[in-house]
Amino acid sequence: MEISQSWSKISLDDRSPQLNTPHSLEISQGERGHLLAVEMNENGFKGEADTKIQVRGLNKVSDKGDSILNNVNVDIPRGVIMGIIGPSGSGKSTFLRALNRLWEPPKNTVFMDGDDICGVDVLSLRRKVGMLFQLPVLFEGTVADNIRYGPKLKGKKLSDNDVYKLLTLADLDSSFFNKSGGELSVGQAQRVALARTLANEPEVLLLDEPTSALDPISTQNIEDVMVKLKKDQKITIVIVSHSIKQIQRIADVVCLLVDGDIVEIMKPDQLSESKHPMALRFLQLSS
Ligand SMILES: Nc1ncnc2c1ncn2[C@@H]1O[C@H](COP(=O)(O)OP(=O)(O)OP(=O)(O)O)[C@@H](O)[C@H]1O
Repeated sequence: MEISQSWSKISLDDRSPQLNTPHSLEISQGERGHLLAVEMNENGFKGEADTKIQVRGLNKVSDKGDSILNNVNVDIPRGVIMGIIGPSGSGKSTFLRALNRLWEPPKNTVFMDGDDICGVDVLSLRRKVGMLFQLPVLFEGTVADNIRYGPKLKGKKLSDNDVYKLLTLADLDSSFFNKSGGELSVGQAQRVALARTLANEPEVLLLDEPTSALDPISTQNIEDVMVKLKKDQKITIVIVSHSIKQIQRIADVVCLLVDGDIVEIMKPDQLSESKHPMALRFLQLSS
């Protein structure tokens, strides 16, 4: 396997160990036209980031024949937060949902750790690739029942201590253990939904506007948890957000989707340098 170094090739064996922890990300066009996130360490050494999810030639056409996703090619690096932004209707949710087969992508278009996700049992895929939506939906029963749900399906009973640990991971204290969904604010319910997802020990989290229904403090809680999960658990996170500011606060790399096309992938602090006219218009309208 080869990675690029200043666009010449070096072998993976030459990789500095520090490269496993990206210090910064750069974006480049790969040989087959796909966009690559490239790591750079403090010595300026470049290499293609370790990829968690590869998307190759992903198309989606509506029942009426309209193109929703148009030959999407992107590498999602392992252990980073990738933000997906774009105008309403540009295909962000559709893209996100393909990654855990909430719709069935064509074979050989979405790969996780190099394997076609269509060849993986769909329930085990969804355990590895958890998803949170704009509005959390909790099951009947207590918060603890909700958190225990996923492992129970696999025949594993989480101890009280396991549940407390998951509550802590989602920034909830132990007083929530026996509460029912109806007693929670939307922000608290979103964190319970997160704890329930984390109980499945996911490797990837897909977040579809997870804070758009939340107040600023709940939003900050969720953002803090995301950054902590990336740092401590090395979880790869893909977040769709309408908030450019949110993406700039938490994402390592941002992907701009316009009319089903990925038109830019860049570091969030480079967004204002985008050359794409639609991108600039979108950015102006969003700020
Ligand atoms: N199952 C479907 N059948 C037909 N059209 C669909 C389907 N799912 C999505 N679409 C259409 O595809 C386009 C992209 O939708 P999608 O929800 O992915 O966009 P989005 O960028 O997430 O939008 P928003 O920011 O408003 O949530 C829209 O025009 C939508 O109407």
